[in-house]
Amino acid sequence: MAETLVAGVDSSTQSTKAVLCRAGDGTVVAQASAPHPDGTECHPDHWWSALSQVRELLERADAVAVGAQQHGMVALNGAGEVVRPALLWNDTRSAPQARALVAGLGGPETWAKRTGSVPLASFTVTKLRWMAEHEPENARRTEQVMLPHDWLTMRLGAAEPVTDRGDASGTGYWSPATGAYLPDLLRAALGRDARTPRVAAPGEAVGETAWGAALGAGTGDNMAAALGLGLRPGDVVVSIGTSGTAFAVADAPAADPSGLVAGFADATGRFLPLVCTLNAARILTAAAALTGAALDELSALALAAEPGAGGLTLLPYLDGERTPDRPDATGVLAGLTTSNATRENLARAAVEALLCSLADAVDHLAAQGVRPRRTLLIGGGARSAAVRELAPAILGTPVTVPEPAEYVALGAARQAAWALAGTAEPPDWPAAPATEHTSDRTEAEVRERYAALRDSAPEI
Ligand SMILES: Nc1ncnc2c1ncn2[C@@H]1O[C@H](COP(=O)(O)OP(=O)(O)OP(=O)(O)O)[C@@H](O)[C@H]1O
Ligand SMILES: O=C(CO)[C@@H](O)[C@H](O)CO
Repeated sequence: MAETLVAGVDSSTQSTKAVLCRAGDGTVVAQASAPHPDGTECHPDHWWSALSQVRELLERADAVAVGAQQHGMVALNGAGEVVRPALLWNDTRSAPQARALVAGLGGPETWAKRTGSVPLASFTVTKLRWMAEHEPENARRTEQVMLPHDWLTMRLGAAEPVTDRGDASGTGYWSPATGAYLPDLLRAALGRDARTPRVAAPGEAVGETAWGAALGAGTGDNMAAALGLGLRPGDVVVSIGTSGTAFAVADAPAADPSGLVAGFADATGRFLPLVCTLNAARILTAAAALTGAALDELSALALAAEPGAGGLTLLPYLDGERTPDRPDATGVLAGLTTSNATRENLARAAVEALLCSLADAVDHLAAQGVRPRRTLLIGGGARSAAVRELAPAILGTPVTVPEPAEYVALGAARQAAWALAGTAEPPDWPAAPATEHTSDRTEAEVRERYAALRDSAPEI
């Protein structure tokens, strides 16, 4: 009898990645990827065409599930057609609408209590409000709103429009605490009612693909990564992708009125308090472009410099920033002199800045009661040797680096295996091999200098 195989998709910001795994233990037997266009808005057809490029792999699977970038606004008309390109999580144009929605509908405490989060420009609800104000004709034509993974799951063959708790928790019009939509918030944003996908139960099978595979419900990429890593309470994940995220699983919902921690749900019936930065792996890409180095060379340059980068400090808010909430910010390089102006110091300052911004994120989680017993480092940026080596000293904890893998796609594959098994809990897949990184020093001075620059440049 042929072995049972399951596939998981990560439709992320920069590309679609797919893995094909053995259903029994998650061993990866094949993987594929296809790029997405750059930008902060994207027509969903591009995601479908990237997914079609990995379809051969998917068609070998007995079950499939899709993890995807959170928050993207997919607006559909009455005929189910896309009304305009999706506004993505990293599009900051709706920052004024976020402020207006929070102020106009009860303030941060009320939003945190009702939705688990205080919405910033990333959240779907603020994008609906932007469309209502700037493109009233598109808002008028919108009859249904969904998220990237919902749309792809529907196109793959879901029996009806469906989402899951994890992704629903990033909309700003769903309550992780009660599990119910908040249609008054959607209406206040869009200016009219619109249909939303049914929220599937964790592990539910929601339909069948054209080739007869079972479809899992899918989820947001961070929730999928948590499932792919088999996160336990006490684990804090720091993910360095296009976004930087720090998150942990929790048994109770979070509601942080400061807005720094988003009180998301996870894909298993629990919760996923999360801090997200807009700038992460691309800080390194930008530094690589500035120094004329390839990414591996950038890492070597950074490791060749002294800690503290000779006094150079980078505030890495290159594309605006979400945590802290500075949508119009740009990057700042401080402390430059003729004697420290070297490629090595610039590379080091970039790696230190990336890690300082993520150390801030972990501190925000801790302020909400998340006590890390260990820190797991994943995402494309964790492939940098300099990041892995400097992380323990700047994060101030030992760091576990699971072997490089597509953990979002793996989590989606595990969700597919769960839907196929029909069990109460996801199948047990062994944890990935990992390396442990420690440091005998902490970079308190680097963090202090970074914090001083961060706090002295609030408007830049
Ligand atoms: N060796 C490396 N050193 C530094 N950065 C790297 C390396 N390899 C890949 N990256 C970076 O990792 C990023 C992609 O990471 P990843 O696949 O985790 O992101 P993503 O899934 O697109 O983002 P997100 O999950 O935030 O949507 C790219 O910006 C890429 O430049
Ligand atoms: O906006 C967030 C989390 O709130 C990003 O991590 C996206 O999911 C893109 O990966």
